[in-house]
Amino acid sequence: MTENLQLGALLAACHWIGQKGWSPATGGNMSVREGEAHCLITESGKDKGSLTADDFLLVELESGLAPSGRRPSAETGLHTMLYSRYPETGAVLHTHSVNSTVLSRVERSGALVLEGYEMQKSLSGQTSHLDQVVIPIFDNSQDIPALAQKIIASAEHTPLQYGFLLRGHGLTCWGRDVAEARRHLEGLEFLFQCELQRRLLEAK
Ligand SMILES: CSC[C@@H](O)[C@@H](O)C(=O)COP(=O)(O)O
Ligand SMILES: [Zn+2]
Repeated sequence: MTENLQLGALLAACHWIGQKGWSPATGGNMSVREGEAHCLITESGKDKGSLTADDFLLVELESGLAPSGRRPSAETGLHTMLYSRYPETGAVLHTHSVNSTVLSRVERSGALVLEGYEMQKSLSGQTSHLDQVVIPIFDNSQDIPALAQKIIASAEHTPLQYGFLLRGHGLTCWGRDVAEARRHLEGLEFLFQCELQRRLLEAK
């Protein structure tokens, strides 16, 4: 296998995520596409803020298994679903920030609607604060294949863009490459913090 040129950028992103406090304990998982049929994903149970290249496992998109026999992330099925269904997806970042964990519980509906923020333009294709950015929220589940099916079904009527939230759990976001996924993560986290603070201040 030739070296994946995105792996260095992904490692740097993981260290940055760790410093931000968005993957406490062993929370979070990160991956990068490896051709049409594979991805490189974090091994389960690692501290994502101090990973090395050896902590990434090659996984088949179809089976979700690592030929090495090592155990990939418990949430591998969500990453493989995104790579398989959306060929333009090049990198996926899943984090457990306090803001994404809390906001996904405070918002009881099936989606967080962001509008009125200039920083919406940090998300590819967004050109105005007047537009709405819809981030779907799914109830958390330990049954990852069932959760992946629910997300696929929901995407039929609400197209997936940038990311989705798992209630009380965290954010999964992506991009065409690591740089774009990282920008989406930083932009969404900023917007989540604004939205949480706005709701707190405006609560009667
Ligand atoms: C701190 S445990 C959290 C896990 O259950 C899971 O949600 C997670 O993000 C990390 O799991 P992992 O198997 O290391 O990828
Ligand atoms: Zn998680």
